[in-house]
Amino acid sequence: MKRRFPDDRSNLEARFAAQRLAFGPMMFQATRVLRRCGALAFLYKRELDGASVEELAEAVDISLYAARILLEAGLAAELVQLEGDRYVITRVGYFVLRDPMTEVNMNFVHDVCYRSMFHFEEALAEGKPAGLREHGDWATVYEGLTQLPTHVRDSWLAFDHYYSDGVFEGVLPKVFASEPARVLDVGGNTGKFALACCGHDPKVEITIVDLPRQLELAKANLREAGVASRVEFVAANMLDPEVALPGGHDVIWMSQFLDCFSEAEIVHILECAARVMDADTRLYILETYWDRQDYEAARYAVINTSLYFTAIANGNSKMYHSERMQACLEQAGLVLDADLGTMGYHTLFRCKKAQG
Ligand SMILES: C[S@@+](CC[C@H](N)C(=O)[O-])C[C@H]1O[C@@H](n2cnc3c(N)ncnc32)[C@H](O)[C@@H]1O
Repeated sequence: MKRRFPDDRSNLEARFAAQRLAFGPMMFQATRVLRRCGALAFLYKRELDGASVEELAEAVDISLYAARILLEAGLAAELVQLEGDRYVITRVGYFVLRDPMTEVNMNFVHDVCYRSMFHFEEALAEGKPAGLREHGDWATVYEGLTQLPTHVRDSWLAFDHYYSDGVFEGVLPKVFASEPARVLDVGGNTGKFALACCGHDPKVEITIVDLPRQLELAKANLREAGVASRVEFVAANMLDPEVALPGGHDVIWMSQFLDCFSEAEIVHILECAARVMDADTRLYILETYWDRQDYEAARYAVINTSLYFTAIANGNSKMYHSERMQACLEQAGLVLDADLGTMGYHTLFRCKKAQG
């Protein structure tokens, strides 16, 4: 009997798709170098006229051999097309050259993930970020963030911020609709959200909770912005079984934070939040759920981010399906008060304490 599959590709198409995966890391490096050496930028300038191998080699100052290797790899990767003897940049090539999401993702994959992914299988088997040893001797990437070489940290931060930067502006009116006097930002990172809150509301006071080293970075940034007097800094490891969050806040904010943890750890952190919440406190959770993406490219990026969590970040966390987060909320004695919808890559949940 003929074997049946849910997709409707032909065998030829499926075999080609499989080869793209088999050679994926090689194509990645060739693509990166094509961008980095200026070849894509040069071809973009030439528009439909394109360039011969010789012209490109001269323009970006590489050998003829290197130009041939790169351009032929570009053909295979569909970054360029061959028109007669001239190579012309394609729309995909243009996106590799100019699309900010692609740039952020490529730099992150190269600087943070590439070598570490060699240890992916071990990480899955052990539930530990086995690939992190390529960067340093830490239990999780968060402990090492401030010690990463500058270019690696820059790529990490650019990746982290790319997916959250634009969204703060859109969520602030929703979070501030109830006019909170005090906001607790758990996992406040470099203090970006705290800074946005201070700009949005001239009176609001913020408390940032994060790991001690990370907090130093936030402190420096907020001092520089002149708002440090409105911000309290609390160093805490949220994985410590005895940890307690500071009380007295109207709003608790967790943005791209819970995806740093396993489901059991998420429940523990949410229970900590529940302990300092009363009936009026609202917990806002901003996350990139893989089931809540509008575009295939976004879903692809979000799912790939999970692999980074496995191999490098901490070995046990991921980008979740939104229903898994709701299950964690319920286990922690919280309920979804309002699903405030999806903005870009992010979904905003407003949560409250369960009654009774
Ligand atoms: C992915 S960043 C999110 C930053 C920020 N909230 C945003 O939306 O861009 C995760 C933050 O959680 C912090 N973090 C990770 N593990 C932690 C832990 N065990 N206790 C406290 N903070 C932790 C990290 O230091 C980092 O600042």
